[in-house]
Formats: sequence, C-alpha cells, structure tokens
Amino acid sequence: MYTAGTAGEARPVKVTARPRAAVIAIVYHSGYGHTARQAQAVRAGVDDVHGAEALLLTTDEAQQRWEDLCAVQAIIFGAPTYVGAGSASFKAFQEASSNAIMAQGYLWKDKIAAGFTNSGSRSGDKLSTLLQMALFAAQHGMHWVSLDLPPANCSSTGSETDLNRLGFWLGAAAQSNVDQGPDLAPPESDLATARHLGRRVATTTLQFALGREAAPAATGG
Ligand SMILES: Cc1cc2nc3c(=O)[nH]c(=O)nc-3n(C[C@H](O)[C@H](O)[C@H](O)COP(=O)(O)O)c2cc1C
Repeated sequence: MYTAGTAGEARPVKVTARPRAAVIAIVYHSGYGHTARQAQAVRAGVDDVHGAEALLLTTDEAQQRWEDLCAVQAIIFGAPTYVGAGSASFKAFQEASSNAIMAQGYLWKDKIAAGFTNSGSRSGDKLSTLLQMALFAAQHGMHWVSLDLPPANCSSTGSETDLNRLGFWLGAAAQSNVDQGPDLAPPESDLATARHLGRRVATTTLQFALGREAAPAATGG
C-alpha cells in the first residue's frame, strides 16, 4: 500500500509485485515552497481518479527510493525554473538516474511521464524546463503526456482565473510573484491547472494498464 503524506513527508512503502491500483509518483524539487504547492495540487488531481494513488517525493527522497520508482506506473516530474532551466537539485536527480535506472537496463522504459514547472515571470523561460523534462523522459523510453487544455487568458474574455492561463501545452505551468510566499503564490488557477494534469496522467495511466493487459505482446510484456 502506498501512502503519500504532505510534501516531504512520504513514508517508506511496501511494494507489491503487481499493484492493482495505478501508482503515479510525483518527483519534484522546490527551493522556497512555491513549486511544492504545485506538486501538492498535482497529487490532489491524481487522488481524484478512482484506482489511482499518488506517491509524492522530493528529488532528495527519490534518490533513496529507486526501487519504488521502478514499481510505479507513471512519474510526473516537477521543478522550479531557475536561470532558464530546471533547478540544480532537479538536474542532480536527473543525472543520478543515469546510473541508477538507465545503466541497470532502462528500468523506466514504457512508463508514463509528464511534467510541471513554476517560476517568477509569466514566461520566465519555463518552456525550457518542460523541454528538459520531456527529453529526460524520452531518454528513459517513457511516454510523455501533454497538457490537454487550450491556451487561455488570450482573448478579451480571458481572465486570470482561467485554467492554463499561462498557455502551455507540454506540461503544467505556474507563476509565483517573487514578493509573495507559498501561502499566496502560485494562484488558484495555476493550482487548478496542476490538478488537471494530475487527473489526466492518472487517467492515461489506467488506460495504458488496461491496454497492456489486452495486448501484452505489443509491449513485449
Ligand atoms: C537562482 C534563481 C533563478 C531564477 N531564475 C528564474 C528564471 O529564469 N525565470 C523566472 O521566471 N524566475 C526565476 N526565478 C524565480 C523562481 O522561479 C520563483 O521564485 C519560483 O517561485 C521559485 O520556486 P520555489 O519556491 O519552488 O523554489 C529564479 C529564482 C532563483 C532563486
């Protein structure tokens, strides 16, 4: 049974050989707490979907939990955008996965993947971070899931409360004013967008699981 606590509080879990529920890990870094709020919203979205469970881990925790990350069906990556890319702590996790996962036989191959990022500016070069995550997933042979929301807040009827108000397709984006703490930023619309990504990844993961049961040969399983 997987038990996800609040950010940074995920507890050790017993991994069953073939869990009936789809387990979706959320692996994120947050220097100052804003991206942690986004990660918690993604987790809430996963937990909205019947048959899906979330496992929330920081990038530091994840590097102690490689076996658990091999047992899950999907991994959603999250990082703040620092200096136009994912934060250094997130990058350290990426590099550690090279030895721990790739070199051990591409152990994440065919898992579902998705990503989210948060930064101070509305753009802030967040796309660079999402691309970094999508390339990372591709290098692991994972299946990247996009954000299926039209870009919003781009017409005379748009507003700050729109889902996907920042207009990204590759993953969920959030913007946090740099003079506000994580109690106030990112705004609810960005958190709702993150929840949407969690629901979408959980649903897609369940669909893939059914497809694999129906056509195991097609996946080599
Ligand atoms: C070292 C550093 C670099 C940053 N670079 C960017 C940047 O390139 N683009 C941007 O929009 N915001 C940038 N920011 C602002 C952060 O992305 C923003 O404060 C974010 O909410 C921090 O998330 P966190 O609280 O999860 O660490 C930077 C912040 C730091 C500390």
